[in-house]
Amino acid sequence: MPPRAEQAPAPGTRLGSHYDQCFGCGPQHPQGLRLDAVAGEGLTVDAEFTVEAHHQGGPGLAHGGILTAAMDEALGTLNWLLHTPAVTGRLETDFVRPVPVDTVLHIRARVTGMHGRKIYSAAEGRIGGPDGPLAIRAQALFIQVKLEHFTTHGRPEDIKKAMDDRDLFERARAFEVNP
Ligand SMILES: CCCCCCCC(=O)SCCNC(=O)CCNC(=O)[C@H](O)C(C)(C)COP(=O)(O)OP(=O)(O)OC[C@H]1O[C@@H](n2cnc3c(N)ncnc32)[C@H](O)[C@@H]1OP(=O)(O)O
Repeated sequence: MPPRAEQAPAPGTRLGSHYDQCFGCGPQHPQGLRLDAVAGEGLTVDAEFTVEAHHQGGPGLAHGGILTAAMDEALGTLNWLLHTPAVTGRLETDFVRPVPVDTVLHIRARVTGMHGRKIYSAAEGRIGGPDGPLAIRAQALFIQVKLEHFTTHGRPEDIKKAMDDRDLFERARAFEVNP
């Protein structure tokens, strides 16, 4: 197990959005998930995602891919506890029970191990409360990358816009760990 980074936000700290256009957590994204995550004890994060009508797959039910995206985002916030940029290399999900529209999915994510650049993590999503019935389980492998991963591969105008926006640095966690 890796240590909790010295610079990691203290337990109870609301992590906020790292990028306002992020589909997972960005407040400016019109159809995004607006995931709200809070640093937990050790290498854990608690997050909430409210399923809205535009997240439907079947009538009145969350789309499985949307739920997977919420798990991906929650697992990604663990990067702040390790204080290292990392991207999803592999993500496996088990859908245990359907999640209706208007439901809050309570996600608890944790780091389970590290080997070289590989960060292993897992998460559970529950409905009806943080200790409610299990709806989705996920296991992930994140791979540590350098910040150049983003600046090399991202669409240039978006990278430039993000890097030129000093305000983004101040109000968001952009480039503190992951852009
Ligand atoms: C809060 C922050 C927001 C985060 C939330 C959202 C997170 C995301 O969705 S990120 C976006 C989706 N992910 C991506 O776009 C990543 C795309 N993939 C890549 O860029 C590359 O494949 C990348 C960086 C993951 C790995 O490439 P590279 O740096 O060349 O690593 P590479 O040397 O091949 O592999 C490193 C190790 O990881 C292992 N590995 C890499 N990919 C995988 C995989 N898919 N499955 C299993 N093992 C893998 C390799 O076997 C190797 O292991 P070892 O060190 O034991 O030999």
